[in-house]
Amino acid sequence: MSESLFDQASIRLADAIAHVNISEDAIERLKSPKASLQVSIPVRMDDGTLKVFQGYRVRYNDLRGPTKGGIRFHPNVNMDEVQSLAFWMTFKCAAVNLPFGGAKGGVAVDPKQLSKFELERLSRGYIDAIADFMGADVDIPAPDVQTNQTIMGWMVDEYSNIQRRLCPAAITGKPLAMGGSVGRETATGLGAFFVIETLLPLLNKQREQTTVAIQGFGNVGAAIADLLSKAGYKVVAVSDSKGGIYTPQGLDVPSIISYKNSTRSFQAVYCQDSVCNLVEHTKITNEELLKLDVDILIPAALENQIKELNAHQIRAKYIFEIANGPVTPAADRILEQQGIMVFPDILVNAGGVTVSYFEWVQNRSGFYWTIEEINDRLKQSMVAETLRIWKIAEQKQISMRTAAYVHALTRLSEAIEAKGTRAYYAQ
Ligand SMILES: NC(=O)C1=CN([C@@H]2O[C@H](COP(=O)(O)OP(=O)(O)OC[C@H]3O[C@@H](n4cnc5c(N)ncnc54)[C@H](OP(=O)(O)O)[C@@H]3O)[C@@H](O)[C@H]2O)C=CC1
Ligand SMILES: O=C(O)CCC(=O)C(=O)O
Repeated sequence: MSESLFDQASIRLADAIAHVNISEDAIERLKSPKASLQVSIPVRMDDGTLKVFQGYRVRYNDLRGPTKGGIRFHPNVNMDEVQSLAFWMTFKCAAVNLPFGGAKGGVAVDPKQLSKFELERLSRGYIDAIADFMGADVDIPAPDVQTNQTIMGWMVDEYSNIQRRLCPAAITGKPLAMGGSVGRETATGLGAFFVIETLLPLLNKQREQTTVAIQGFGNVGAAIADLLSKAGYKVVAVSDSKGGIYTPQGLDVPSIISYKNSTRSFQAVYCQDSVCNLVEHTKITNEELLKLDVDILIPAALENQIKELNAHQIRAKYIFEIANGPVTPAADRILEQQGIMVFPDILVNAGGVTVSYFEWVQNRSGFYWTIEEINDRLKQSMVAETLRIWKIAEQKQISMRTAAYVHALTRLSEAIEAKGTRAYYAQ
């Protein structure tokens, strides 16, 4: 039988346990989710027919605070994926010391096939179905793959309607006009940028001599491409779900972003006239992008992109995981043997949930921060936690991934021990 995504996620926990002094009780508590919900969401389509979509929400662990994590709209969403993503959120929030546990949600749907009204009805229907499972002190959703500010706006409005009061802190990643935070849309990319910038000198690299390939050109892929190219890194390849482009001289990232935004077509990163005229480039597939000889490879799309099958073909020196779970445990071992360092998702992409935390704090206090305050606090946190994890990796002579899990596990274990087991047993 093939390994599930959750089996793979659990291997990371097992790897870290060997390096932490943690009780058997705590380990047992972390092996399974607190609660999982599967819902059917009936949606009236524009043509009058009724379609029922499957939705999911998993609250993995709330020992450090209310559970937190995004909502994904994608045809491949299923319980195994959502549970794994909720597991990763638990460790991510602990790794960067947020007072949150981990959760994730999703709907099995291709949102590109829905009209705007259908999408709104589905988004509201999802919240209606999970309303008893969430709340500002219970579980706080946010955007993830193929969801965005607009969708979070519909969702928080629906939740507030159900509760008969305004509940801005129940969902983050909202539009500014509904209590959203400045800086949330770019926070995941900016957080990853701070991680890369912190590590670059430790890796003896300089920006101008550092080539980068990025898989995925959505919210976070486009943001990190923009930040890195503006800072002087050479972004040589980008891609979306249909393929990508490559040029060894470096791509003109702002032009690609503006073309893509204006056409709303992912063809934008292909050889369309306005892009081709700016720089000569080669069309490549996503598989080819992963195998490019670059300094930094950034998977910023979906999980399971680098696996046993293609790991030995990776030529990048460093992999910074912005996507959740893009490298499998089997691939990790091959990459390590090849001397390729992997900087893990639970650290690299934690900027998004960090600014979501800032949004939640602002909603609860009713006092709103400036972009400078948001970005300064984000930087402080990302730099400090990156250096702590680097130190653990050096001291224990372990990979950055295992070090990040050790760091998170230590904090989770403290919370578990502080609370006691509260186990229901007869003696
Ligand atoms: N949004 C956030 O704040 C956070 C996101 N993440 C993670 O980052 C990753 C990307 O999320 P986000 O940018 O928000 O999602 P988006 O939906 O905004 O973008 C996803 C991008 O990935 C592309 N893509 C989809 N499938 C493939 C594929 N098979 N090969 C290559 N590219 C593909 C999409 O292409 P196309 O445009 O053609 O659809 C799109 O460009 C996910 O793993 C997510 O969990 C992590 C932390 C926070
Ligand atoms: O902003 C959030 O709360 C969650 C972001 C998220 O889903 C993630 O980090 O994977």
